[in-house]
Amino acid sequence: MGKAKTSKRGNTSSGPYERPSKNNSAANNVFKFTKDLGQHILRNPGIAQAIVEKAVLKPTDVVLEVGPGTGNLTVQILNRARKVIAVEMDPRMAAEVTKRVQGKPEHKRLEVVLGDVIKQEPLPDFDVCISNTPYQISSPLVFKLLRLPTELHDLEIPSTLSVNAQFWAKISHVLKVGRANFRPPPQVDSSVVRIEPKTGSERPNISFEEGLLRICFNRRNKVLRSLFLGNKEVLKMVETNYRLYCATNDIPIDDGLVDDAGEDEEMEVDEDEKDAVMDVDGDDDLPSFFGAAKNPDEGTLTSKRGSLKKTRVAVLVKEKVRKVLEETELAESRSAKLHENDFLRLLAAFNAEVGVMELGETKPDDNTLL
Ligand SMILES: C[S@@+](CC[C@H](N)C(=O)[O-])C[C@H]1O[C@@H](n2cnc3c(N)ncnc32)[C@H](O)[C@@H]1O
Repeated sequence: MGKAKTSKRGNTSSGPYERPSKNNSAANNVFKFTKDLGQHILRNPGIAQAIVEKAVLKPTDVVLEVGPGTGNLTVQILNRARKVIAVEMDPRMAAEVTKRVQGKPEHKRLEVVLGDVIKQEPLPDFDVCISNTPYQISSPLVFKLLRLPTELHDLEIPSTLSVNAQFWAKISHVLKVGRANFRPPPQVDSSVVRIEPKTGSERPNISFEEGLLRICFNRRNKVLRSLFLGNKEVLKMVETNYRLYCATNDIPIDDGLVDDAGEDEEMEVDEDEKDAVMDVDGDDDLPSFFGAAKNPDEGTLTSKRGSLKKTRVAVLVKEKVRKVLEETELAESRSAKLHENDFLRLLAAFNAEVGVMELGETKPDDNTLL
């Protein structure tokens, strides 16, 4: 990947690392941005230009732009592509981007679709997708796009996502964009990445909606033993899946309560596992693992006066999880260091032991996955 040019001190031309201009666009100052919609406007025209240049568009390309906002990327794309279809959820932004090209020849080549891109079924036909994607929809958007047979998607997304997406796509880092280039500035810097869907035999024949990776990357620097065995929520969800698996496959289940004598959770949990238990408390960002519905009434791990009571199924499930981690020899590995083949092995082992894959189906409009 070629290195982007840096602008020299005092040079007023718009290079990619030019300091953001305060009066870059009147449109950027007209209304209050909505945090819930991830409205962080790219205010540096040099960066907008660099992103679009890196997409190496053909003059014949139809570009899908997700969340055009006030149109800072849109106008650059229109300079290089045949047509832009921009899907925008905020009517104020849709009006703003439309206004930006009004009375200009590009007007005819811009189609603004008002609505939630995740709910657009089907998506309009396009060659390339370019998006300064709000964090809230980056996962569902990427996986929605990866279901399509399109050749190339260019997306700006948080870089952690690329770890999940790399199962189904080749991901390359294009550009780092510091938070100061956005208005209002987000809490973290961003990365522009190119996502090219894998095709044919390169593409693994597994569902990408199951939540295994999300468990692993909930705490990417923790060992898997801690993430799976030290996290009651995870165990509970694996158990829910296992129960569903048994029910749908006519496997009898022994639900008797047992004292966990000889299996004192706190004694058994090591430092990593304890950390994970503490991490989980009050964490409302828990993934919907394996696509299973969370049902608090279904909990089988109960704590009374410090002593734990479990059902036999809960104990069995914990043993199964332990077996998976031991057999794959991944118990002491950290997600951040694993290769994608390791995740596939882990997935296969879980599938064989607790039947998660059959139960990994999810609703198409579920935004919370991965
Ligand atoms: C980070 S801003 C990017 C704006 C512009 N592209 C830029 O780079 O300056 C994200 C935009 O996506 C829009 N948006 C948020 N959620 C959306 C959704 N589900 N579907 C379509 N647009 C959405 C927001 O209203 C906002 O305009």
